[in-house]
Amino acid sequence: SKDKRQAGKVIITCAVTGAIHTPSMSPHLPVTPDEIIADSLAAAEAGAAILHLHARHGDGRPDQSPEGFAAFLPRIKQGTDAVVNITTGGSPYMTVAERAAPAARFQPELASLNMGSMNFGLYPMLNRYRDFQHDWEREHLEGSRDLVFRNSFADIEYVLETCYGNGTRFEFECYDTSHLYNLAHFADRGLVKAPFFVQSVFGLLGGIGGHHEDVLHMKRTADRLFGDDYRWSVLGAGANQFRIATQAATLGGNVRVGLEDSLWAGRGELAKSNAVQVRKIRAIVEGLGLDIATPDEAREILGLKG
Ligand SMILES: C[C@H](N)CC(=O)CC(=O)O
Ligand SMILES: [Zn+2]
Repeated sequence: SKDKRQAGKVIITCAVTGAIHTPSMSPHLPVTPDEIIADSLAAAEAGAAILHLHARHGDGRPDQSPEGFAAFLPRIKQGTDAVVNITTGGSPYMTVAERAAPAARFQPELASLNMGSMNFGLYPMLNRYRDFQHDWEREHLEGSRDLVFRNSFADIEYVLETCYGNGTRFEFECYDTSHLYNLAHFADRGLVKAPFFVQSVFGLLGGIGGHHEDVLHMKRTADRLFGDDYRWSVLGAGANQFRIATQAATLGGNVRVGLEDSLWAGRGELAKSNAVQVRKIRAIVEGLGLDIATPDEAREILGLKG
């Protein structure tokens, strides 16, 4: 249908810093409010219609306090009309009440919502990174061996109840097909309204892999469950990022990049900024003869409150 993808418009989301990577992994990972603001505005300038935001403490530890977000949100909103998307995933080590607080406070157009519980395997990164500036970084990775990213049906309901009344819509993070079925369950109960912005996550240990058959499997399942009622987007973790984004763009999908999901600009080359990744995926998308969506076109496509 026409608004399903306005004339081939591709929505680029940029996930600026996240809560997975740590400062010792890349000097380019934004940590301070000024760094998060500068990288967000440059990413928007480069073509990102949506900015997916997390906050961090000075030493890089994930910070899910509303104050942590208040330190950069106003200046980002002053500097760009890009859609602000506030995480309710926070860090997998946090409670759902902690995780939902910033979105409840700032009532953004968009907030992430993780659609199922899962193992969240970060510890294999210990094979690559040995020296850390801060002790919490090693604990953050090692602790993931016994970490369950909890998103029970009650947790999901809690975030829905906390945010829906504010006109906030969701980036439904689906790390596996079961998460698509969980979303269908909430749709059947009328607790979520179409169009559903489905952000399918590939290549994160504990979720579905990053093989091109996995991408097709998630798309086929979403097509069957939601038909025209969803807007598909993908993110590939780490080295999968650009290959999976390119595959999805050829299949009519939208794309997410950013240092939250991958620190790389290419094989063995650290991305010097989020804008580097936005420019790279934009060139690929436009190279495919597709246009990127402006923030207002993204609002239209996703049915956001604006
Ligand atoms: C794999 C990504 N870290 C998924 C994510 O962005 C979760 C969230 O913030 O709610
Ligand atoms: Zn996130």
